[in-house]
Parts: sequence; structure tokens; C-alpha cells
Amino acid sequence: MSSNTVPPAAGDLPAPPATLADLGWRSFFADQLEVAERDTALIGRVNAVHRSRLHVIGVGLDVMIPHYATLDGDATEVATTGDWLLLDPDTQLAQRLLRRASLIKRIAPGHGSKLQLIAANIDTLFIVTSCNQDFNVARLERYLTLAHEAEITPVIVLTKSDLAADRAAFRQGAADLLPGLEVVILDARVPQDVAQLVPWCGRGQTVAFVGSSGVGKSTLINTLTGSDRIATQGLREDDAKGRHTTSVRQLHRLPSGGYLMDTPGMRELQLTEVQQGIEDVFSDISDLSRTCRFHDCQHESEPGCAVRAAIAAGEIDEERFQRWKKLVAEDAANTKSLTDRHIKNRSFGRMVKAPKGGKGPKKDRY
Ligand SMILES: Nc1nc2c(ncn2[C@@H]2O[C@H](COP(=O)(O)OP(=O)(O)OP(=O)(O)O)[C@@H](O)[C@H]2O)c(=O)[nH]1
Ligand SMILES: [Zn+2]
Repeated sequence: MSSNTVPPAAGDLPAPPATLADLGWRSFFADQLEVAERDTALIGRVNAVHRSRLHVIGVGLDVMIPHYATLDGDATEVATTGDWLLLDPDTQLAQRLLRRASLIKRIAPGHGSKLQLIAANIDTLFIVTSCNQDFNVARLERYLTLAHEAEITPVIVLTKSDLAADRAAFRQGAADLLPGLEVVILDARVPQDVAQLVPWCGRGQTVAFVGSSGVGKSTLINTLTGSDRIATQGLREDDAKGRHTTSVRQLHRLPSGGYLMDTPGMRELQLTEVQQGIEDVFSDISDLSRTCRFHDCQHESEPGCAVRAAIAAGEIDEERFQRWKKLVAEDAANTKSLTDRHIKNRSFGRMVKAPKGGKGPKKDRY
């Protein structure tokens, strides 16, 4: 399939939205429009990112347009699935990317440490795990950190409730992760159970599922949509060898009116620049660590370490502290590799921008 044709399974395209609000438009986005834009701009949402084109939909709008990026090469100013764009009404070219309500990004696998945007403007992230050996507090904390960083409301979905001897213990184990955290426990194959997710999937709402392989995401999606079309749709991505596969990412209309975002990247999320998310999910430890005597305290054996004191006093769980340390270290390593790459890109940018006819790149002039 050539990369700029619409996705193969036409039946999987969302039903055309009757209004922008159906598609998730709300005052947060409308307030960003200039007066002139209110009258003239064509408003669209990115439904799918293809190798060389964006599939943008709106009210009476269904177009493939060139990618959108700003000239300064800012990696976050690239339109991704779920983004809202203002298009030129005549040329249909994207003119402006609206500020996002949420953004999930990651380090691209197999591409060094390039920042890759996964999805924008998701309202609810369903973090799926099952009531068996997949249930893993550290993994759930990772996803929670990611949701907080992306500014998305997380909901923990515990599948395979039918296999759990003690459902209450699983529910409690998840609920204890964060105050006020919503937890749903269900058999992903049973429509009445899965209906518990509907309150988050209403008109104008965008949701996504994350979780390890085999926890029941496809089963959940099938039950939620009453069809197996979405979950079984092949999602391919550029592989490490740069083969020309087509990257399909899509917003799928749900029977309850909302949209499900299903992108290949959601399936292998890593943490990238998630300091804020870590602060939110581990606020007790983060706050305490700021009261250690040394600002660069490693919380090992330093004198005046408030974190160790809290662990000794039984106020903080040692294992939770170890998980926090691991996340902080992982985040620091990922962020560093991104920064290194950014510096490399910038010096490359300076070289290519060097004036023609000169004696070669004059890095120090720019
Ligand atoms: N008993 C039981 N089995 C379930 C439940 N949910 C899913 N399964 C089964 O678990 C297996 C894996 O489910 P999938 O829906 O394919 O899991 P997934 O998360 O989509 O996995 P990937 O596609 O690898 O990401 C299937 O055999 C499902 O039938 C559940 O709530 N109860
Ligand atoms: Zn300390």
C-alpha cells in the first residue's frame, strides 16, 4: 500500500462527526483561536499519522495533508494523532497546531534516542493489568507516572476478575497506589462488566489503553465496541531497518460516543522526561527528599537523610523507596540521552545553515 492512501479497512474509519464537540472540541481549544481564525479557519483533528501524510478529520472534513512541523525543528511541535490543527480553508495545509490538553511522548525504539510523540489530547488512560502474576505494583506506578506526566486522568482496569480468588485484595492493592485513584475490576469478556468503563467514554471523550501483552486489552476493546475490527487491525510501524511499512494510528469511534485512540507506540511505552509525573505519584518521598541535609543526598548513608529516617520510622516502605529510586534513575538516563541528541542536532543544524559560498561551516557564527 502506498503511504499516502487512506487506511485499508475503510469500515474502521470513525463515523463522520456531526459536530466538532463530538470529536472532542471544547473551550480549552476554542479559546486559543484568534478572532479572525474563528471565522475563517478550518478546524481538524489528526486521525492517523502516515509515513508521509496526516489524515485529518473534522465536520465535513476528511483529508490527507502533508505533515505539520515548525521551522525551528522543535520535536514537540510536530502534529501527532489526536492533535487539533487549523487548516488553510483554500489549500487545506496545516497552519497552526493548537496547544494540547495532554501529550504522551517516548524515546523511539531503534532510532537512537529520538523523541517521538505518541498521542495528544487523550482524556483518560486505562491502565490495564490482570488479577494474576501480571499484577505488579512497580509497573502500575510506571504507567501512573506516565499518565501524570502527560496530564491524563488514569483509571486502573483489573481484568480476569473471574480468575481471582480474592478480588478485594487486588482492588485494594491498586487503590493504595494513589489517593483517589479510580479502580475498575472486571472480566474483559463480559459486556455488563466492561460497561463500567462507559462513564469515561462518552461523547467528546478520548481514551486509550496501555498494559502488558496478554492482560486483555484487545478483549476489552472488542467487548467495548461489540466488534473485533479494531483490536485485530494490524498496526505496523517503521522497523529498525527502516523498511517502508506504513505507520497507522487511529482514533476509533466508540458506541458510547467517545473515541478510542489506538496507536502502535502505546503498546511499548517507556518513560521519558517524567520528573513531574514522578513528583505526583511519589510526592511523599519527593517532598521528604528535599528536606535531606544535602541537596544531592542519595539517601544511602548520608547524615541528616530525611528519607532514610522515614523508612526507619516505618513511614515509608523500603520497597516503594527502591522503586522510586529506580524510576528517578531511569528518567535521568533517558532525559540525558535526549539532551545529548538535541545538542548533536543543534550543531548539525548550524552546519547546514552555514552560508553558501563560505569556506565551510562556521559554527561559532550562529
Ligand atoms: N478469564 C479471562 N480471560 C481473559 C480476560 N481478558 C482477556 N482474557 C484472555 O486473555 C488472553 C489475552 O487477551 P488479549 O485481549 O489478547 O490481551 P492483550 O492485552 O490485547 O494482549 P496483546 O495483544 O499481546 O497486547 C486471551 O486469551 C483472552 O481471551 C478476562 O477478563 N478473563
Ligand atoms: Zn536523603
